[in-house]
Amino acid sequence: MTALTLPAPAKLNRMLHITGRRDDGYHELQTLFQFLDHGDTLTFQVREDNQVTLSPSLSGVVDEDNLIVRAARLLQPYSQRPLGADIQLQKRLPMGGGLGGGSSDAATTLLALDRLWGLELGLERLAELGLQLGADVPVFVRGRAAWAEGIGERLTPVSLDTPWFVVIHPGIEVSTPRVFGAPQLTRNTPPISMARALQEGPEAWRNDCEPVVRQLYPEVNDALGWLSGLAPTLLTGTGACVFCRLTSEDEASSILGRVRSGWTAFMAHGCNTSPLHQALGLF
Ligand SMILES: C[C@](O)(CO)[C@H](O)COP(=O)(O)OP(=O)(O)OC[C@H]1O[C@@H](n2ccc(N)nc2=O)[C@H](O)[C@@H]1O
Ligand SMILES: Nc1ncnc2c1ncn2[C@@H]1O[C@H](COP(=O)(O)OP(=O)(O)OP(=O)(O)O)[C@@H](O)[C@H]1O
Repeated sequence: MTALTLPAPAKLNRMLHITGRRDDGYHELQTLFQFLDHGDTLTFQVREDNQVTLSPSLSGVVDEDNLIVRAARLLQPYSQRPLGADIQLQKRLPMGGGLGGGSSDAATTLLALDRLWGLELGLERLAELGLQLGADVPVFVRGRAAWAEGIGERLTPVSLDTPWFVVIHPGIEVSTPRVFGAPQLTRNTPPISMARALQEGPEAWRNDCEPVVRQLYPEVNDALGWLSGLAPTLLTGTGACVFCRLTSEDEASSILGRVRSGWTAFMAHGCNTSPLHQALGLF
């Protein structure tokens, strides 16, 4: 096998609590991750030299800083021979959207090149390596909806309700470091057990980043206000995307049809197994 085309799905944070701050400035979280059947698509062709090319490049991101190229570079030392890849990216997920697009692209690259280069490092090792690229990379490598603790890398697989979602991107990019750096951010939510979070269920779930993001980004505040008038709505990650949960596909399409011009939106189904792992036949 010398070529592969694979999905890089979005994630949602179905709830997110911030329970502390570590000495290195990273925040301790408790969050529930779930995948969506919507995301980017990547195509990989093996090269017999050590070049890694990406097309098209992302505007505002130098290729060598792109998480896709960084993921490929991270794996190269594990191959006995010089190997590279030509990688095509079909970007659908908004950047700085809280949907984990960059992290998901990185995870797809790790799994694809592990297979194409015959490395057989295994999901555990790949998740460990991926953590160097971002806090959200391990869950995309593991491929199971999960309860996450630590900075998001301590994962316990869970099975969540799988409703339809409408996701709105209010047209701006939220800076994750700006949100985590805000003095007024809640950082002291008492930790709860996974069992309690699951028992409380979607009606009780909230995102501790939401009040700060509403203050700093009025566009996100507007999108939350509009969508929550129609269905139960939350922020994902540090935003900018907001999502609502619906019981039927018809309800989702009806809301999608009413989304304000200037915002982009899509509907998708929640998945407890990543579409990437389904495509690779891993579970
Ligand atoms: C908030 C979440 O979206 C939840 O899924 C993620 O944990 C964010 O993950 P990410 O975008 O992959 O974030 P990273 O690239 O690792 O970190 C970006 C910046 O956000 C802050 N950051 C991130 C994650 C975390 N647990 N604590 C933090 O304080 C740090 O300032 C870090 O420099
Ligand atoms: N392949 C990539 N796709 C998207 N962004 C990338 C990529 N590589 C590097 N980046 C950089 O990462 C930043 C965050 O992008 P990303 O789409 O992952 O944000 P996000 O959805 O908010 O992630 P999270 O939910 O993990 O906070 C971008 O602004 C961009 O500078």
